[in-house]
Amino acid sequence: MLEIKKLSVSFAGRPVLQDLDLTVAAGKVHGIIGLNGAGKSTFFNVLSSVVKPENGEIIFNGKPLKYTDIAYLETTNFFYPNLTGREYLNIFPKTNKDFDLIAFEQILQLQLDLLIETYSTGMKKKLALLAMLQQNKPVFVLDEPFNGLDLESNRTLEMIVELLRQKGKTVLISAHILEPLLHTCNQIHLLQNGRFVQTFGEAEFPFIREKLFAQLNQDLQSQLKKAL
Ligand SMILES: Nc1ncnc2c1ncn2[C@@H]1O[C@H](COP(=O)(O)OP(=O)(O)OP(=O)(O)O)[C@@H](O)[C@H]1O
Repeated sequence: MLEIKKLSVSFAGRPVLQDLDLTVAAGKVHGIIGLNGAGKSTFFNVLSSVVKPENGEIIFNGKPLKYTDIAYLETTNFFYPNLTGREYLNIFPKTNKDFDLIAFEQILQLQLDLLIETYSTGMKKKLALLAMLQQNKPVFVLDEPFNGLDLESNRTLEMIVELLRQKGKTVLISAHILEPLLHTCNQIHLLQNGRFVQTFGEAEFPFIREKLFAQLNQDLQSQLKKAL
């Protein structure tokens, strides 16, 4: 069980997360959705100890969550200049004994001996993903992992997430498009006004679009009609 209790974060006095609570099952895949600026990355940054919250606690399987429990794929990764993909991977511990880099080089079509500065956005994303997968962690946090990936890599990532779940990992993923979340998640949680306001289980996935957009569609259509 991953329990997040009364989590609050502000930037320059402006609250972003406010007394946020979320309890989710370990060993499952959880989608996090919310509008731009809702606080998804901030929430992930707190889980990964990149941002310190003003208040709150995070308990994983009965103990405070440690940053070493988490493998974190950030929205935008930092890469040192003049490194090849392989040199970048060597920075990270290889604690996942099952991880087969040669197989992944082929699967993801990644040329690890080229300088990272020659990589496309999607190639950089794949490289950061490999750095994460080579580590044996109980919790995987993926912030917009599908951004920048081609259709085939999107499908590959969906399959990777499913395999992580089968290995008993707890996975949290954010995305701006629902489709990949519907394929990978056991639950989807909606972040709004600094809190989680709604959770959708798999049985509700076929209706999630209608539920999320019912009000928005009406408001937006009338606004757009006036504006265009
Ligand atoms: N380091 C920071 N300093 C100041 N404000 C910040 C900082 N990080 C985030 N914010 C603000 O916190 C709010 C939430 O940002 P966050 O990036 O967490 O949202 P998000 O839901 O991930 O957005 P998006 O969907 O656009 O990626 C935004 O208003 C953002 O401007």
